[in-house]
Amino acid sequence: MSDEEHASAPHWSETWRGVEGQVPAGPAGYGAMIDTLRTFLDDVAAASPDEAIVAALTQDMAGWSSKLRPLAVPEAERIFAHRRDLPGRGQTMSPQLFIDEASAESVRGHVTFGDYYLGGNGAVHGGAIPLLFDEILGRLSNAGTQKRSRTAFLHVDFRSITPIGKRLQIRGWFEYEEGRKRLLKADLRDGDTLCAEAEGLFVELRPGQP
Ligand SMILES: CCCCCCCCCC(=O)SCCNC(=O)CCNC(=O)[C@H](O)C(C)(C)COP(=O)(O)OP(=O)(O)OC[C@H]1O[C@@H](n2cnc3c(N)ncnc32)[C@H](O)[C@@H]1OP(=O)(O)O
Repeated sequence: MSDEEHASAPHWSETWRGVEGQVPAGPAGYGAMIDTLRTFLDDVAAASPDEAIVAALTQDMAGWSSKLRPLAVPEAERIFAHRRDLPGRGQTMSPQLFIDEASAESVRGHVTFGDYYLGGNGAVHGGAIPLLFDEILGRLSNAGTQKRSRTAFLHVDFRSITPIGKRLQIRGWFEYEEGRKRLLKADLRDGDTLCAEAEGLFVELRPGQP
């Protein structure tokens, strides 16, 4: 970034918390609803319900879908995944990421994968971990700059199993920038144990690129 671009760019913290007026406020309680949905998904994954519970739950869920479907809005007006002021951005696709410290160059946070993310034998599913890395590095790549980037590649090394239900530490940082290319790295640890690490190339979008 040039000095001029630096000067006009929003402060990095706004990338994590959201710029006032750019984050959809949404109705009161939206974050609590998403937290409840996360807990619900963990409970669904962990439970072995009987036939009556399955039937009742199916009916209840179908009822809520019927209420929500007529309320669908275009992407730009959606609240889901747009609440950057909330840990987890008000979405349930990737685990809830809590940011403990962040700058324009690096970020540190913590995360707990619930039962919903179980792969097998107490380990997180191998597809959920790149999702988390893409989330943290994608946001860091765009921190402090108005020029959006997209992931060109994301290489993940699984070094040891990532446990379900434990608070884990995650870090991300810039390695270098070269023209439109930004190379970033991240790691995920359970205390002293390295669970996984990632290297991602993010390419700054040209005007008109989706
Ligand atoms: C509040 C919101 C928070 C969101 C958080 C989550 C963030 C999630 C971010 C994402 O996941 S984005 C979704 C997943 N990614 C995509 O869908 C991207 C799909 N691919 C593309 O759109 C284009 O391929 C891309 C913009 C990445 C690059 O295409 P371009 O045509 O703009 O780039 P170009 O081909 O000109 O390459 C530019 C440079 O990058 C290099 N490059 C591009 N792709 C590469 C690759 N895959 N591997 C290595 N190098 C690559 C390329 O060689 C070249 O290097 P040099 O300048 O040195 O010649």
